[in-house]
Amino acid sequence: MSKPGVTQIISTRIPTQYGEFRLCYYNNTVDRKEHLAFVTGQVSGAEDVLVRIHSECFTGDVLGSRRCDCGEQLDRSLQLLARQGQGVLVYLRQEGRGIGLLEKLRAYNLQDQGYDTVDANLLLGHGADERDYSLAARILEDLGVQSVRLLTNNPAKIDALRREGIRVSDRQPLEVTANADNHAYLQTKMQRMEHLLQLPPIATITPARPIHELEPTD
Ligand SMILES: Nc1nc2c(ncn2[C@@H]2O[C@H](COP(=O)(O)OP(=O)(O)OP(=O)(O)O)[C@@H](O)[C@H]2O)c(=O)[nH]1
Ligand SMILES: [Zn+2]
Repeated sequence: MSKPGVTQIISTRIPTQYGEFRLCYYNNTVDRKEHLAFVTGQVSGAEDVLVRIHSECFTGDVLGSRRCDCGEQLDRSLQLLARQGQGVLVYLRQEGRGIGLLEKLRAYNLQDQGYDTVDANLLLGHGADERDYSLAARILEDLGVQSVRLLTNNPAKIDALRREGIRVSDRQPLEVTANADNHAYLQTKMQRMEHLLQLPPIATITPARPIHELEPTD
């Protein structure tokens, strides 16, 4: 079987609160999804480029859901890349660890019945994690990145990229804030998915107060 291929269709300037990025839109030979690279600084030919491979999470990235750490990780990554003045965020459309939004929402309902994030996926007939990083690797190659410092807490992601021929020179942790809504989710990632996280005990976390209970500011 031939290697999956990607073609950059367009690159456009996107100023953000952290600095200026270029959004690169890719077509590929595997699926019809809009995989993207968000690039700052000069990365072509560069070694040890700070890279975040982010998997789409509509609920976390767009709605700011506190069930997971995705929104915070996305924000923090952009901040770190901009501060570095050089880096790439590859945005892969692998919603719900590859099972899609509809199935992820079903998995959330199972989690509300007491199943953890892994068992919920299995109960729905999916793998615990169905993601594939071959297109991310091809995008990094297309951008001319020579080696990467990967922003992740997930060692499986490093292994997957290395199997795709990407030189990962280092891992940079992406610290997240534990809250009452994501604590069990983060704990499962540590215990069942080998994520490298440090979690405070649940007893030390104060539950968030609903916004309507907060004091008015004026
Ligand atoms: N199936 C499923 N997917 C989820 C759930 N919560 C978040 N996701 C998806 O998980 C993906 C993010 O992956 P994570 O496992 O949180 O983290 P990671 O990308 O492997 O690791 P990091 O690089 O450390 O962030 C996104 O595609 C989310 O949509 C869940 O409960 N069930
Ligand atoms: Zn998420």
